[in-house]
Amino acid sequence: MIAIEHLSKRFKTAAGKDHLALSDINLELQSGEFVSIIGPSGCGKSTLLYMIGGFVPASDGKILIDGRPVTGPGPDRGPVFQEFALFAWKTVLQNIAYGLRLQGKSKPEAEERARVLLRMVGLERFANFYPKELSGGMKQRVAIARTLAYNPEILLMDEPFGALDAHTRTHLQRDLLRIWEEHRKTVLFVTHSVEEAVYLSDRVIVMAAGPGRIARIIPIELERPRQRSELMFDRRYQEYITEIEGMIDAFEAAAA
Ligand SMILES: Nc1ncnc2c1ncn2[C@@H]1O[C@H](COP(=O)(O)OP(=O)(O)OP(=O)(O)O)[C@@H](O)[C@H]1O
Repeated sequence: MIAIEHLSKRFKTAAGKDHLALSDINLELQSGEFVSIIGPSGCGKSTLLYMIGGFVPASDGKILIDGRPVTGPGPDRGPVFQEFALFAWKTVLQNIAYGLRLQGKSKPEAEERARVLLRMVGLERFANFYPKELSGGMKQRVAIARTLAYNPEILLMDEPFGALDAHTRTHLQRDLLRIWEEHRKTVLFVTHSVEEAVYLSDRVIVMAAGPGRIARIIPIELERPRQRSELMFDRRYQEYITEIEGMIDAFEAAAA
């Protein structure tokens, strides 16, 4: 569904020099796959996600979605980025309905769909709340619901749970898996947490820096549905974590 071929990205630094942020990225994602990207800071994880989103142009190579080159953002790709910029002056329901109204849905239609999404993320009681009345985890749920509302095929998630406390994070991971299992979106998920990547993913992409590149792709062959509490006692789960942590440490040491 997503094919990335010989993709690279150069930025100009403040000093006017060329900085190769991503070098020769090649990757294929199947429809409905859950893939995480992990790697040291600065290896280009966010840049890769923004490029797939169509927000950042490629320097070389191409990204194809169902065979069509990405030339800009589109409704087939739903971004869920860290800074969950909700409209402060709109209620939760209005925040979710907003994009649907822009797409030409009538107000009752948009609100009905927004209510379905609110139920999906467990926030139906908060429809009339304003963002400032919500916790960080609740805001992130609204951000996810807002993106799901227009039904993109692909979810691009850049450390969506990075700012949350451990307890809320565990809840959101579980909810995201439940939603993914029901709707089978293709998910590309950037994280700094190896445990999170292994728990959620079909494959984990380990990137290295200097220049940013794909170092390893690791299929996670743990049965689904997965229960975090059971995985804790699963030897293979622990082995995946140890293996990936070891790789990241080695890449960081090599880059230092
Ligand atoms: N707009 C930009 N202009 C110049 N350089 C940039 C720009 N965006 C990213 N970079 C550089 O590209 C490299 C990759 O950045 P990116 O944010 O994609 O890394 P990352 O792996 O997501 O990092 P982190 O884990 O810290 O979020 C970094 O060296 C960064 O400084």
